[in-house]
Amino acid sequence: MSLDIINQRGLVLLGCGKMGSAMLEGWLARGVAPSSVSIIDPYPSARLESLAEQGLQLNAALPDNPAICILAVKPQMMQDALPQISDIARGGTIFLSIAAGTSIGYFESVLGRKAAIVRAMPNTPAAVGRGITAIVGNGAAGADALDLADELLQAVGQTVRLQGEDQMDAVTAVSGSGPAYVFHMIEALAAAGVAEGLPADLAMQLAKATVGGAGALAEEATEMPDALRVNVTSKGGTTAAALDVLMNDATGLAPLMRRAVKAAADRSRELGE
Ligand SMILES: NC(=O)c1ccc[n+]([C@@H]2O[C@H](COP(=O)([O-])OP(=O)(O)OC[C@H]3O[C@@H](n4cnc5c(N)ncnc54)[C@H](O)[C@@H]3O)[C@@H](O)[C@H]2O)c1
Ligand code: PRO
Repeated sequence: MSLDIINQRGLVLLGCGKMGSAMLEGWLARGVAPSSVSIIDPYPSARLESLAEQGLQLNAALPDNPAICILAVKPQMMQDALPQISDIARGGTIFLSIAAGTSIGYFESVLGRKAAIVRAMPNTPAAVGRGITAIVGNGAAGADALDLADELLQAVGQTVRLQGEDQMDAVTAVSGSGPAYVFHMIEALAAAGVAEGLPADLAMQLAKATVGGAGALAEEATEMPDALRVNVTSKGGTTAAALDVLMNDATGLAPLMRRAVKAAADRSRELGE
C-alpha cells in the first residue's frame, strides 16, 4: 500500500504550514515514518523542529526520486518556492499540489508536461483523519499515480475524484474553505447562547458538541439532512421558531451561504488568472 512506498522512497513537503501540518499529522499517526519525510519550509514550527529530532529531514538535502512531492505553499509563493524542488526526478515522482486556484497547466509550464501532476483540494479536518480531498490529474498522471495519491489522502479522510479540473473552484469553495464556515457557525451559536444568558464556556461546549454531533449524525444516518432537520422540529415549537428566521428566502442561511460560496469560488478563479 502507498504508505509502504512512502516509507521506502520518501515524501517531500514543500511548505508545511496549517494544511501541510494537518496532513502530516494524519500520515504520521497512520504509520509514515518521520525519517521518510523531507520538509522544505523557511519558517518551521516548533512541532517540525521536534520531529526533526526524531529523524524528519528539515530543510536538508532531498531524496532523488521520492514517491510523492506535495506542493503546499500559498498560491502567491508557489513561483518562488518551486525551484527548490527542481532537482527531483520528473519520471518517478508524483507532484501533488494542494494550492487553491493554481492550475495543472501552471505546474506543467514549470515542471513539464511529462511530470505526473495531481491537483488536490484537502481540508483541515485531515488532522483528525476526517478530511475530504478532491483530486484530478494531468495527462501524465496515470491510474497508478492517481491511485497512489488517492491512497495517501485516504489516510487522512475521504477522497473524491473530479470529472474535470473545472470543478475545482466550486470544490474549494465548499469543502476546502467549508470548515471555516462551520467553525464560524460554532462561534456564532456560542455567542448567541451567551446573549441568552449562558456563561461563555458552557455556551461554547454546547455549540461545539452540537455541531460535532449533528455532523456525525448527518454522515452516519441513512436519512438526508432535511429529514434529520424535520426530526428536531416540533410543530409550533422552539426549533420551528428558529428555522422561521434561518430559512427565510431573502434573509436566511441559504442565500447567505450562496453568496459566501460564490465569493470563495470567484476568488479561487481569480487566484488562477
Ligand atoms: N488551510 C487550509 O484550510 C487549506 C485547505 C486546502 C488547501 N490549502 C492550500 O494549502 C496551501 C497552504 O496553505 P496553508 O493554509 O497551510 O498556509 P500556511 O501559510 O499556513 O503554510 C504555508 C507554508 O509555506 C511556507 N513557505 C513560505 N514560503 C516558502 C518557500 N519559499 N518555500 C517553502 N515553504 C515556504 C510557510 O513558512 C508556511 O509554513 C495553500 O496553497 C492553500 O491554498 C489550504
Ligand atoms: N484555505 C485556502 C484559502 O483560504 C484554500 C481553501 C482553504 O485560500
